[in-house]
Amino acid sequence: MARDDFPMDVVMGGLLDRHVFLLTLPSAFSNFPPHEITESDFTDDQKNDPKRSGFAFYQKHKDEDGSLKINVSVQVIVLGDIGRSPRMQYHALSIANNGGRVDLIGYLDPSVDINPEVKAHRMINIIPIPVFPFQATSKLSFLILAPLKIAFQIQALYHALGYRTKASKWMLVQNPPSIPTLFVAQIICFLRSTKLVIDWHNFGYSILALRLGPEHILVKISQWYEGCFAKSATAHFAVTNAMCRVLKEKWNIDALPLHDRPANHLRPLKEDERVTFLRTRPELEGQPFDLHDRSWRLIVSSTSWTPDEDFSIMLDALVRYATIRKREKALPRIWAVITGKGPLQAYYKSKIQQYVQEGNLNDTIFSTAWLSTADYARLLGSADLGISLHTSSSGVDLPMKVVDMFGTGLPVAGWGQFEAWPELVKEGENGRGFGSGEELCGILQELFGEKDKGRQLRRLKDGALRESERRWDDEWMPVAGQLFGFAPERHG
Ligand SMILES: Nc1nc2c(ncn2[C@@H]2O[C@H](COP(=O)(O)OP(=O)(O)O[C@H]3O[C@H](CO)[C@@H](O)[C@H](O)[C@@H]3O)[C@@H](O)[C@H]2O)c(=O)[nH]1
Repeated sequence: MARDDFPMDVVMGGLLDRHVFLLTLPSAFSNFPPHEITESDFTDDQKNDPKRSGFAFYQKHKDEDGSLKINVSVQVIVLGDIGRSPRMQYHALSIANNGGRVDLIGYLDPSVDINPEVKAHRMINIIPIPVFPFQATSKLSFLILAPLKIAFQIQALYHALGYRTKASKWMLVQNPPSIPTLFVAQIICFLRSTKLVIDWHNFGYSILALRLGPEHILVKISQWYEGCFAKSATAHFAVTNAMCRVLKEKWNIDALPLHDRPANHLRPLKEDERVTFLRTRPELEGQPFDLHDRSWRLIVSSTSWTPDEDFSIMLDALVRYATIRKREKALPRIWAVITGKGPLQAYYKSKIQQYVQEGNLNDTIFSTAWLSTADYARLLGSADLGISLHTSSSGVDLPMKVVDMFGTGLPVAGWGQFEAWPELVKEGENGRGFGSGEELCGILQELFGEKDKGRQLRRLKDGALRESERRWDDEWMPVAGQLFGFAPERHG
């Protein structure tokens, strides 16, 4: 954004000191004069990539005077890493693809790439916020650092939402984390006459309860805070019907269900695309695999390595499988890949290493990786079975990774002991649920073993392929698109 675009009080604030902004108020949103863009707002690179940059949309919908009126503007906020927040990136893309202006605000981890479509779009401004520099390592340090971190986040968010971005008509906030996001969002929306929409992925208090226990006083306060600051928002989306029900019961909030669906880059692969991709994987170098005959099986799990996913269950299942395979040689070898980045990664990597060294994972190839957006989609599309260890702290959220997997036509085995699981996975149709490592091992034997000649796996695959036809845009437009006021005829 050019310096001229900032309100005068910010320029003054910037001239004095970065923190003097607290003494001034951010400017409010107004429809007048209407915001518009012209051809000169696009760079040559953007014009050469018209579909992804939004230039094609501009050309199709511009007025006779060459300007395109922007009726919808949205601050999209996640107090987390943007690259690891696929749903908020999809929101941003859908708004931009329909002619809205987006400020996408969150953390930018340089080692995690953002969806290239998001980066290429002229109508999406990415606004990085600074990360609190200290990490809690124990319960005690968590309690000491938490207030400092919250104070740091309040000032960073307030600055980003109130001064580093223009006033928008709408603000779309991911919850959780709710502290301090909802508090700052409410203040900014009040000051800037912006309408607040909360996108409920889960509950902040239920995640805190994983760390402190459900009866902890801070968990109770957090629950009160979440309801208190959420209730007066203009609208709410929730990822499941079950979550909508809980929001209604708990806080009398009427939320619109907006189920996760895969974006277009997650799609089934053709056999030659699969083989071409697998040839690029270093783990397979020197392995006696014929990439065409599928006499071995590739299973994939993806994760943010958070405490709500217990990977020891998957390890337990694979150790059992490897032991059984010593007797039943007809069972295929397994190549297991876990993708993602996050706090518990180092812990589980050392556990995997230990199992390998002790000879408990005979013949299993185990790898962890962080892949580019395109390679992540290719890996899922190349696999035989996806694994989800998401346990759901609230019981009513769902794992996005399963949606990714279905997008590529990959059937899923997942931890299914929570209320919302059947909203996503139909038992025996597109996936299987388990409740222990032993059960997961049983599923692997059933699906990969000789007895059933692959019939069950093929049935699940067909179900997942049917599921892959349901896309994010189809879900988004009638719910969020309608709320934000996009005219269907302008769609596309
Ligand atoms: N590019 C890339 N992305 C990856 C990789 N590995 C994982 N991811 C991203 O990380 C996500 C999985 O992260 P989790 O934090 O484990 O997500 P989740 O439990 O499946 O779902 C969460 O987010 C949903 C909405 O965004 C929520 O609805 C849900 O409740 C939950 O909070 C995947 O969907 C994918 O986008 C990788 O190697 N490369």
